[in-house]
Amino acid sequence: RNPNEPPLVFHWFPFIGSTITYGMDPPTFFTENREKYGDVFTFILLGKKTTVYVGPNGNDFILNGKLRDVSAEDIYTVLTTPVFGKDVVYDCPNSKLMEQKKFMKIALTTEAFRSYVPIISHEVTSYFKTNKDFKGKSGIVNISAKMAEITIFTASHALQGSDIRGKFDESLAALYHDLDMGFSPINFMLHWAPLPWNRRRDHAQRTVAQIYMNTIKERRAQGNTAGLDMLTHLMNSSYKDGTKVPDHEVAHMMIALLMAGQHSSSSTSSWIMLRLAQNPAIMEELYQEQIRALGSDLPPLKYEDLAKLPLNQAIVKETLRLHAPIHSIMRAVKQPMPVPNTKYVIPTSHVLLAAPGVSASDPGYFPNPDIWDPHRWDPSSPNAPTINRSDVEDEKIDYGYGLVSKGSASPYLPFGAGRHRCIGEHFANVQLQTITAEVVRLFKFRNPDGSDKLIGTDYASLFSRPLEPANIYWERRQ
Ligand code: HEM
Ligand SMILES: N#Cc1ccc(COc2ccc(/C=C/c3ccc(C(F)(F)[C@](O)(Cn4cnnn4)c4ccc(F)cc4F)nc3)cc2)cc1
Repeated sequence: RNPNEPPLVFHWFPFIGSTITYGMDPPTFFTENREKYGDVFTFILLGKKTTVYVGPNGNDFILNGKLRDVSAEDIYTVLTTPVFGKDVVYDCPNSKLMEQKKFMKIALTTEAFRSYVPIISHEVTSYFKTNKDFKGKSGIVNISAKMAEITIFTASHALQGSDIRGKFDESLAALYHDLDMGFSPINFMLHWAPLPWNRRRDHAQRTVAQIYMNTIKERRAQGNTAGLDMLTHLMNSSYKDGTKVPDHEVAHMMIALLMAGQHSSSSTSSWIMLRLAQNPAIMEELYQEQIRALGSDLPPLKYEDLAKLPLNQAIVKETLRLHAPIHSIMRAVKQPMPVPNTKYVIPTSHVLLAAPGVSASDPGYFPNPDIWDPHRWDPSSPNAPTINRSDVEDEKIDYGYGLVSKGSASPYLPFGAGRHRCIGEHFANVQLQTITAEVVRLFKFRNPDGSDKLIGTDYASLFSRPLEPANIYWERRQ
């Protein structure tokens, strides 16, 4: 064994290596191998040497890696470019991605969120009034399928604009599904394969991009009177070298944002609903919290109300702690990388894998880590996270789209850290908190068998999500 490389996880077959044990349950795979080999170890993922480095030091090493050392686009582009389209996100130099993130972030303002809350509320309440699976006083429903619809309606209407939302009722929904089929980890490896779903993906990408470009032309013809949505902002943005963002890049960024928001939010909102069904008492507390904070007549939700509902906010935070949709963050190694305080030098033949979720379940930081306890985020809670690693204050750096935390002080990074950190965190929180608050007003949930069981996780897709069908019993509040 090469003493300058991390220990290699034992495996029986070349190429397959540890792919199956990792792919079936990544968090267990990380925790078990961390006990055997420590924070840094290498495993074979479909023939590729993949070096995992967990814990805050690992998150720092990988997520704050220098541009000359690590590359996200080298790994992700085969997966994302056929789905999003060319010249955006991972199909361009990182400096261009940083500008694109600046454009996206500028549109995600508090003022925009103020207008989004009533839009999201209305989409949720009208969904539950009209959807065929919510007729009558009570019933059982596969909540994942429902949350996927609610998130696409809320995100497309708020983030993308009401004209795009309107298109989701007819053409876009089916096209979105074909686009989505291309968004699978199999395509990490088989992106080149003329698989049937890859042809449908390519047709859908071209068609959806065209729908966005037609919408851009319509809006220009109307003299750009549209609201505060992302499309308007991107259409009127220019790169720092003075060139206007071409229409096809605007369309492709919109697809990227749609895919990002949809998968992460539909997975997280499904987990929220399943956790509320598992913990009906918490759902009652949320209802009482709203009555106490907003009055028993429960007036229409406003953006400012969200800050008055700390338990409602903690629901999203605690759900993301145990159910982060992105369990593995990957980077290509561009030049040999010495691992500080070890004799390891990671060669360019390896792929780096950061798993921030490992420290989010570490009893050293979160007492009783496997218990879903939103109250642990109350300042006085006995289960409060011992995060205040005051030895490392929360350093921030600006990569061209505003100050972001290096995250080296935090064991809780569901939105990543450093150069590639998420720019959708605040939108996601507004969307998820508003959906949760509205659902709490309408229903009481519990497990169909009244137990406190929780369904397992499906790690086979790109974003971890509940196994299906994930049924819950719902009952309308009178
Ligand atoms: C619960 C919701 C979400 C979670 C947990 C989440 C998580 C993440 C994570 C972990 C990353 C870092 C990826 C990496 O380092 O390779 C990321 C990046 C990103 N996310 Fe999100 N995200 C969420 C919602 C959103 C939404 C709603 C949007 C858009 C409106 C969005 C857009 C992006 C973008 C543009 C990046 C930057 C990628 C890069 O710089 O390479 N995300 N997100
Ligand atoms: N046998 C077997 C077998 C083997 C292995 C496995 C499982 O192995 C793995 C390994 C790695 C991964 C990585 C997830 C991953 C990475 C990048 C992206 C992304 F780029 F797409 C995203 O970050 C997504 N995003 C950001 N914010 N919200 N969404 C994004 C960025 C910007 C953007 F504009 C739009 C975006 F949407 N998405 C997901 C998932 C599964 C299963 C089975």
